[in-house]
Amino acid sequence: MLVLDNITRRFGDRLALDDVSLSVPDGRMVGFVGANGAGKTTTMRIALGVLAADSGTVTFRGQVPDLALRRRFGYMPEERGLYPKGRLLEQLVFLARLHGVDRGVAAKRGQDLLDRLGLGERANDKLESLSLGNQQRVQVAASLVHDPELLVLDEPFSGLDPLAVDAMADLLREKTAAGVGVLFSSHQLDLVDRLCDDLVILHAGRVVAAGEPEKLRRERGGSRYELVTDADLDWVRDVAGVRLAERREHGVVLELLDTHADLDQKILAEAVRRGPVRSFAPLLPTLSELFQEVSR
Ligand SMILES: Nc1ncnc2c1ncn2[C@@H]1O[C@H](COP(=O)(O)OP(=O)(O)OP(=O)(O)O)[C@@H](O)[C@H]1O
Repeated sequence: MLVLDNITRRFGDRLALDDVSLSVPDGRMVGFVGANGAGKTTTMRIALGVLAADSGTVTFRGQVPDLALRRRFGYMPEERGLYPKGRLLEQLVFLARLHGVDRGVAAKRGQDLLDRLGLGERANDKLESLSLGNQQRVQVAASLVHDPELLVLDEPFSGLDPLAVDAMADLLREKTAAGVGVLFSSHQLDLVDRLCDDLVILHAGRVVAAGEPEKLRRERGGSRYELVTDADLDWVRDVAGVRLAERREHGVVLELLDTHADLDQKILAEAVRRGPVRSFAPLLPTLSELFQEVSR
């Protein structure tokens, strides 16, 4: 597990990270979201030891990472790292060799990764001759070629088409299944929602929500219910402690201002008394709604 504890970092007067704590357990995919400038890249750089924190600690499996340990991490930096004029496979082999991988193994792994990402036939082409999305695939391959035990990926999905997203997601899922922890940042909230096991939301340098997305939704969304019925619903306006948030074609969205005392059960009973109820369930916020709520 990678653990960041109480990390603080300033750039001049600007407090970029304010007491950030988060963890990336082995085998878990952790989505890292936050508005532009929230501090995601800074956090990732500190996690990788590319940038120093002003205070706080980083540990991986209980150890403060030294150079040898960091070589077992895979990092896809925001500024990307490959040479535009370098050939795909050569660069992958070079990077794997830097991490101490034997040449034969490096060549095989590099070719396998390119094959997986649909670029096997372009192994000897220069990076700059590829489309931006394909270059992005190679950048991800570069972070994987030394078979790392932890992956930190700064926006690995940006600019990828849906098929490439799926190929990349499958690859990362294989890694987590093999016990690798993955921390990835993204602005594509639907994608994060689909892929991550855990979520960390950063806002202005602070962690404002963290945990399993479903759990975070439940914690924050307990007071809205959707009631679907063909029966008349005018009566809901008169129920104390309830606000009519929205009328829908076959029902209403209600906000329970008073969440104790079985108010939901009382509403359900009354609705059933007036006609058949097709559904009555808490309405959980989408990740996008959750994000907006905690990022104010
Ligand atoms: N080297 C630096 N010098 C000065 N300020 C910096 C530096 N790096 C980051 N910052 C500032 O720290 C804050 C956090 O930036 P960071 O790049 O970590 O955000 P981010 O969440 O990755 O944003 P984005 O989604 O736009 O990539 C910003 O206000 C940024 O301007």
